Amino acid sequence: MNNKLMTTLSIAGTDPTGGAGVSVDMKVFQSRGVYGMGVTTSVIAQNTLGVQQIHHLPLDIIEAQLNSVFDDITPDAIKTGMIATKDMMEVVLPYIQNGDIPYVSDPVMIAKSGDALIEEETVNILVNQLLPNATVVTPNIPEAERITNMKIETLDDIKLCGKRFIEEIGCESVVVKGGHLQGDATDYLFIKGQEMIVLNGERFDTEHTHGTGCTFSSVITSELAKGHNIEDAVRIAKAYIEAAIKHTPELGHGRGPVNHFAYSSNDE
Ligand SMILES: Nc1ncnc2c1ncn2[C@@H]1O[C@H](COP(=O)(O)OP(=O)(O)OP(=O)(O)O)[C@@H](O)[C@H]1O
Ligand SMILES: Cc1ncc(COP(=O)(O)O)c(N)n1
Repeated sequence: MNNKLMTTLSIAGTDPTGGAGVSVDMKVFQSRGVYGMGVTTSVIAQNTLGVQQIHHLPLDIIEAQLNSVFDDITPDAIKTGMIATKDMMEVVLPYIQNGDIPYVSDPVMIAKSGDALIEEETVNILVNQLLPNATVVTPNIPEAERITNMKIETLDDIKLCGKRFIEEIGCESVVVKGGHLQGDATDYLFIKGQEMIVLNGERFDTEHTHGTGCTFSSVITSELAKGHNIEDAVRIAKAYIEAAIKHTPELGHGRGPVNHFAYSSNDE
């Protein structure tokens, strides 16, 4: 790849303990050798034990942050995480509608602690407005079920769900993450016009998976910014998250974060 420093932007909520949201995205961007930028949507008092308080930032300061970035340093790839309200999604929409910039959507809905992170009414605008612009969408099983309005229990369900993301919603690709299923941690990648790609992964018997979704989607964003194609970007993300979960730093008194030093292959 080339030597130019590529830039990435995360639009997401915060976690003062650094396990999820904008701060973890910055750690991932740094570890993947891209220049990370972050726009905060909501400030959240949370830790490995759960969510204590949520404060949604006013729309004008979210928009002002977006303008600060886009007026100055155009990102080479963008990701969105927690965007809690319909109005916030409307503010973000024009910035991800630039078809030339790869856009990764991590459709964050409920934290692993069980706390709701977005309002119910956002799902329609997420599905009808944001997701059709997505280069990659990274739902876990409950998110995929909610977005495609179906129950996912079998491999056939996963295939139908993938088809809905691509053909009905209009995403370029989707990774249905199997972290919430039983057995191996297998993810399923669907790219428009291609057969399903199965990404096998070992499941580690650990509770320390806070921020796995944020981490996974940020690696994909970094690799797309560097010019990798979707399949390669997702494969690198899978290897990264596997190492990060395998070597969790065992921090906190609850569901701890993963290890962003663990994946050492920097040569892609
Ligand atoms: N215990 C585990 N062992 C190995 N891999 C795992 C485990 N749990 C999740 N993964 C992997 O981590 C990645 C993220 O999946 P997961 O289903 O945890 O996302 P998520 O629920 O959206 O995360 P978050 O709630 O942090 O946003 C996927 O590649 C998944 O297969
Ligand atoms: C700001 C923010 N974004 C995403 C998550 C989901 O991560 P998890 O489900 O691992 O708690 C979170 N807790 N906080």
